[in-house]
Amino acid sequence: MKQLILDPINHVEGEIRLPGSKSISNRALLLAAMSQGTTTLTNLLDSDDIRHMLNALKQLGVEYDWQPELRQITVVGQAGHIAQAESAEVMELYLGNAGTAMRPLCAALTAGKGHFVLTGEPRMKERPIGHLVDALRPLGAKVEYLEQEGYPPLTIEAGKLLGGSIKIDGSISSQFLTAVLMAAPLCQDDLHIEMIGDLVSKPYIDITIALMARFGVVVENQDYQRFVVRKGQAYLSPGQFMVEGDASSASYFLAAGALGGGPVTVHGVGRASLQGDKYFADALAAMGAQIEWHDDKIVARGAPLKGIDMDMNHIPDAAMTIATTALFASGPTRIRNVYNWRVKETDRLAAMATELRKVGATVEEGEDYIVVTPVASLRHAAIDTYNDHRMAMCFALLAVGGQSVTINDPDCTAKTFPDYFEKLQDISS
Ligand SMILES: O=C(O)C1=C[C@@H](OP(=O)(O)O)[C@@H](O)[C@H](O)C1
Ligand SMILES: C=C(OP(=O)(O)O)C(=O)O
Repeated sequence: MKQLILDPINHVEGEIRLPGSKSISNRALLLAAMSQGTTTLTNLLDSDDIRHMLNALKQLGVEYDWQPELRQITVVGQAGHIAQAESAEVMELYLGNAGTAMRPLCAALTAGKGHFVLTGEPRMKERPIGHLVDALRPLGAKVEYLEQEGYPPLTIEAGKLLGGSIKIDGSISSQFLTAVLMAAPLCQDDLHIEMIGDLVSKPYIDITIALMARFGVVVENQDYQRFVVRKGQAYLSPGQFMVEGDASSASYFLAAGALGGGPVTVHGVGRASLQGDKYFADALAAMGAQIEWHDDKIVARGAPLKGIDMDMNHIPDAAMTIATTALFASGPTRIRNVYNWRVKETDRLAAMATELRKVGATVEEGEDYIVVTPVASLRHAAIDTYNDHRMAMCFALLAVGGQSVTINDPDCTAKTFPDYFEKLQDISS
């Protein structure tokens, strides 16, 4: 196994041009594929999760011209269904561990023609999808489980997608609602969606609705309890669309600015960003960091940090960055309401607790929360990353805080940020 040893970093300062947002890249690709007209996306993320979506679209017959060196793609829209298989053969789509490919494609492929199998990495087979399938079946969707009930791999036989009223459980992942919303224009009738349970990760629904609007489809949002998509709407290409920088990726550099002196400026995410993870900067400010907001950039500077107690359900990905930043704050930090950390790339509550303890922190792991109490002297450890890009990225912050650290399997950052460690090194001295 590859290991990366990070020596203590004295000072961090500089400018970071963020790679494109994963959430926006994969949504925009799928919407462009279902649109009427040709769409050029700029600043598209080039990472494993996006490659899985791109490969799936290619297999489905969607034409595009992808120029990775320019981060630009032109997608020829199919004006409706992306399930247009001519042959009776089953088409298998391998989606790695990309939730933003698996969930939206599962919904979109239920309408149209063809027979599909959706599968992925072993961990993908442990990530629940039952709430989405339960919501789709009353619409006439033919989806079956191939192995474990409620989990991928799945078979889908595309056909007609009715409309009407459905319920969807949003208490584990917002991606299920995102998937149904994006497929809604493929329904024959109005679609009324009622939420069961407390919808988690709400800002991701805002991204979905904003992106659908850019492609010409209006979603009525009644206080995140009910959503309506009226029939007769179809996706229309906006022509050009620029993917903003990834706000979750920004979190590591903002934290680095706070821990390593700064100033660190992240370009591509700011006040005007569509992504809820921009609010990570508020959490960091609550810890004492100096944060400066601009429309499309954020600047972080160091200051003595203190522990916080915060519900982080709205920023589940960036919240991991708070957990390691907390090692350098005075007093404990409590990250609350993050149960679904357990069903992401790994069980992130368990993984975080185990690895933080290795470096000497006192950690309380609850069912849906974690409390990190820093210690006066940390120690070197080899951090297991569990094939979770965010474990690798947030534990690198130990070096910024002045504690050397070894990151096991650093290449797992390829899921969303293949050159993360180079970028961190660029601003370190
Ligand atoms: O819709 C999205 O783009 C995402 C939603 C979130 O998942 P949950 O809704 O499962 O929390 C987030 O963790 C994931 O990285 C991306
Ligand atoms: C949870 C994540 O990914 P996914 O889109 O696969 O759910 C993540 O990137 O932290």
